[in-house]
Amino acid sequence: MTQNKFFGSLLLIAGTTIGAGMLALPIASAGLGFGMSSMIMLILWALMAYTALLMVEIHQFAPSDASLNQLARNLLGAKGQVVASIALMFLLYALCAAYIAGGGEQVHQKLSSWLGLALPPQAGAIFFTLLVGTIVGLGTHCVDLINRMLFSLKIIALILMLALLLPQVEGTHLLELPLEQGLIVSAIPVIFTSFGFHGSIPSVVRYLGVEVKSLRKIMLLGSALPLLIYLLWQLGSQGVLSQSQLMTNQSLSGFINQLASVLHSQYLSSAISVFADLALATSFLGVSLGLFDFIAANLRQEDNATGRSVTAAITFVPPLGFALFYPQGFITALGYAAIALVILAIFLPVAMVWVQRQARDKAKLPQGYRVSGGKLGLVLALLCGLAVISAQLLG
Ligand SMILES: N[C@@H](Cc1ccccc1)C(=O)O
Repeated sequence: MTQNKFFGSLLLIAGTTIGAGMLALPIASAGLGFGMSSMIMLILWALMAYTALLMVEIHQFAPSDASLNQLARNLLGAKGQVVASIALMFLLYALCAAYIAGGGEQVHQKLSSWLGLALPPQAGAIFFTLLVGTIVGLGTHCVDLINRMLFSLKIIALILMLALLLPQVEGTHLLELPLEQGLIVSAIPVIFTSFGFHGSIPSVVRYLGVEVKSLRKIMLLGSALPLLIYLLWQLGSQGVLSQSQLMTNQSLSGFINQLASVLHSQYLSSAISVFADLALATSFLGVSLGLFDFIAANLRQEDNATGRSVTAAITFVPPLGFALFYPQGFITALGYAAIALVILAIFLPVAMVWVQRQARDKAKLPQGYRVSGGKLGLVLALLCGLAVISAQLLG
């Protein structure tokens, strides 16, 4: 394996993780204070890194091109495969709904100010969906090309934004304590979703081959890099705005405008806005392409103009419908995505590892790589997953 492939896989994991969910972090954790929100982020990162390692443990005994569906079928049977498919579809739909709502807000604001017209908020969502829908409809090659370009720009905007934001941090804001305990519960699902990337693990295994040692390193480093960037982003945004200022916003554009208004730099405000647009665009392109391919494969649509149009309609109309009814549904949809993500990234890996370990022990086959923590670790992960789902349903 070359250094290059290792680095590419690392970027693939970190790049999937760092998406539009990052924008939601300061809004969702408003009122918690920097200390408390950092603690929750650390715990949820550890949970996600642990289950990513479980996936490596599962992949080590499968062909390198195994998909999540195939693994679930082999270890859990047809029922496991159905659960995996439904959870994946729900996750992708919920994420698309969030990205259209968030992107719609941003596009609406820009269109209104450029044209000098008072457009309805729904216009932004429709415009954003048509744009991305056309690119995805044209094919993977087109998405790949545009995504690569936007992704590089996103990294530049991210570095610029953090470099300009961090010197403006005021220590006093960072020491604020949680305003209300109840806020912790509602923050958990959105923070959890922002650490999600598990759909990309099979692609990395296919790319690298079953190289357990490198895969372990990639899972740990690839998820730790987003943790570091999220901590810096929270440090910047929570160190510039007070908890009560943050609490007044539940919408993405409201938060970005407020951040811009207290900062004394036009460059910084532009960097934040450009980063937000790019994060929304790259996340939406990646996730909607995944959903498009999933639907095309499952409905056996033909790969011609009619087939692709039908697939595009099934992909984009439901999440657009959500965004039209809830133009400010960015945070809400990310919270619901957490439910499906718990199933995909916690319940399924735990169940598959459980079955695989028992079967190998019974047949006296070599253990291979086993994630430390034993049964206790698996049970703890399961309980954390239940806690995230309960937080979303009760919060
Ligand atoms: N972490 C991604 C969301 C995501 C979850 C699960 C899988 C893929 C992507 C974001 O912040 O936008």
